[in-house]
Amino acid sequence: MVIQETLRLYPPAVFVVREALEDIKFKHITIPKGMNVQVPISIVQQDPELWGPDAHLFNPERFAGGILGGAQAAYIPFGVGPRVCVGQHFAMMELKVILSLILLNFRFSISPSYVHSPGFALVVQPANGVWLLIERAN
Ligand code: HEM
Repeated sequence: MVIQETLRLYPPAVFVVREALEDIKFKHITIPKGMNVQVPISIVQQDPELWGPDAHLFNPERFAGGILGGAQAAYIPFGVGPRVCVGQHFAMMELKVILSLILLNFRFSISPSYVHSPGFALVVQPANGVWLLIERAN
């Protein structure tokens, strides 16, 4: 739940990109064949209409019912459809292993010098780094 909520608020990939293979009419918008459509993952995953008024808050409990208990199609950190990330299950396993090892061996907290500033580059990354205070757990 903590990993899912982190991937919701800070999805590493900025966009899911698709090319229109034919002219498409979507509500009042016409998308011509050949146009690239970029779906901004962060924005979809923080839309209060889809996620509720606390959309901007870190609340892992929103995934208590699993991913499908959340806002379903609006949760796309690994993309969606036939070209969804092929590494998603591997990535989730890596994240669980790494997080477990860190939590087993260290206690950590945010340093007073940390400034929260997610930056949009090729991937979403902390613009000022992540400053932590780390102690050995035993
Ligand atoms: C937290 C880690 C990761 C995130 C957030 C992530 C996210 C994404 C996203 C958003 C896409 C585009 C999906 C779409 O267009 O619908 C993608 C595609 C892809 N990812 Fe990942 N990914 C991660 C880790 C990995 C890992 C560990 C691997 C390989 C071991 C991997 C391999 C790929 C490949 C090959 C594609 C292209 C799939 C295709 O076009 O058919 N990813 N990923």
